[in-house]
Amino acid sequence: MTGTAISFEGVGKTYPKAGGLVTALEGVDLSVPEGSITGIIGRSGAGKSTLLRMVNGLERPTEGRVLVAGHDVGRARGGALRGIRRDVGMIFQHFNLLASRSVRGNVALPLEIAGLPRARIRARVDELIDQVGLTALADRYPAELSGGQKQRVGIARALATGPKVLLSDEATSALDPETTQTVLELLSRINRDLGLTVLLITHEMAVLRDIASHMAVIEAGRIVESGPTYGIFAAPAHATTRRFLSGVTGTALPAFVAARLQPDPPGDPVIRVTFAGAHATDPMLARLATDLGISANILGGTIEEIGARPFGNLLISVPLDRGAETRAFLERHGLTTEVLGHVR
Ligand SMILES: Nc1ncnc2c1ncn2[C@@H]1O[C@H](COP(=O)(O)OP(=O)(O)OP(=O)(O)O)[C@@H](O)[C@H]1O
Repeated sequence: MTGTAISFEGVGKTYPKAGGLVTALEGVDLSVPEGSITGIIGRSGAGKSTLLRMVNGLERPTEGRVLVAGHDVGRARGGALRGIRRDVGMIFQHFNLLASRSVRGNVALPLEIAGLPRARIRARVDELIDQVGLTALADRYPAELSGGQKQRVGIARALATGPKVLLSDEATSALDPETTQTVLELLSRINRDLGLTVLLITHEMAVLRDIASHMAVIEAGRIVESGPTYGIFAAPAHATTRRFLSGVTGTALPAFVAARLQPDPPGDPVIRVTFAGAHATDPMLARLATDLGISANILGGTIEEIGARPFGNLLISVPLDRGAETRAFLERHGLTTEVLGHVR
């Protein structure tokens, strides 16, 4: 990664509403590194679509500016705006394919609009369809395709003009988990092979875990946390990020523990231990037992991979009088700990 593909600088957006204004975005500063897969996560209405649509000029900021490869999108008009749009492809949750056109016809559309000669369109379309693995289905119509196949057509169409940036608006939200994986793998491959920057919006942390090198969390129109995905998963700073994470990283307490959790002693402390970086695979619980003679109860946990690096979360409880010692020992060995409460 060498530079910045997209930057949002003090971006604000208000929409007129009966009797006033609704603020969709406020003070957004965010850099999307060139060649990254950057994901923006937020709840419904947080402002994700508004932010994404500013990158190809479908929305204009009411404050600040959005730069794509150094060009101010909000100020671009006519030919300059068309140029930016050729550099920015987009895929959609509901695919947005033309039902009356075959796979080939859908992929050809942006090239026809760009005025390419017929023979060149034909060759380019074949190449794109091959790239997304749909050669055998090139003459089918959208109604004859599965959701995953439709999204592949959407991806081929978005790549037609050779963009530098691909925007993804909840591209896997309408797909089942297995199909989601195959589409995410395709996006990763395109990012790698073509060096394309991908900016995606999602409400699922699992999507970020699986493919995003960088991420940002948006809430009520503001970015509350951003940075490399691994670092945020390992040490989320904002409560909203933690809430999103609890569903995917085994940080959610099992119901039987949550129901008994008290904020204060006398119960035993429930400790969340996060294993990341160099220490992710260290056998620390075994060492806790052998070195300090403390046996921890395991209440839950997961170990997974984020950006090909191991990452784990373990929920344990230890006797009340050994809590501080346990945390100090684990932290000394490079793990992060947090007391979630106490259980009897
Ligand atoms: N064209 C518009 N006119 C008026 N208000 C709008 C418009 N588009 C979005 N908004 C408002 O701006 C806020 C942010 O909406 P936005 O669609 O960007 O959020 P989102 O995070 O993408 O949500 P979702 O996941 O539901 O699509 C919301 O309060 C929404 O109602």
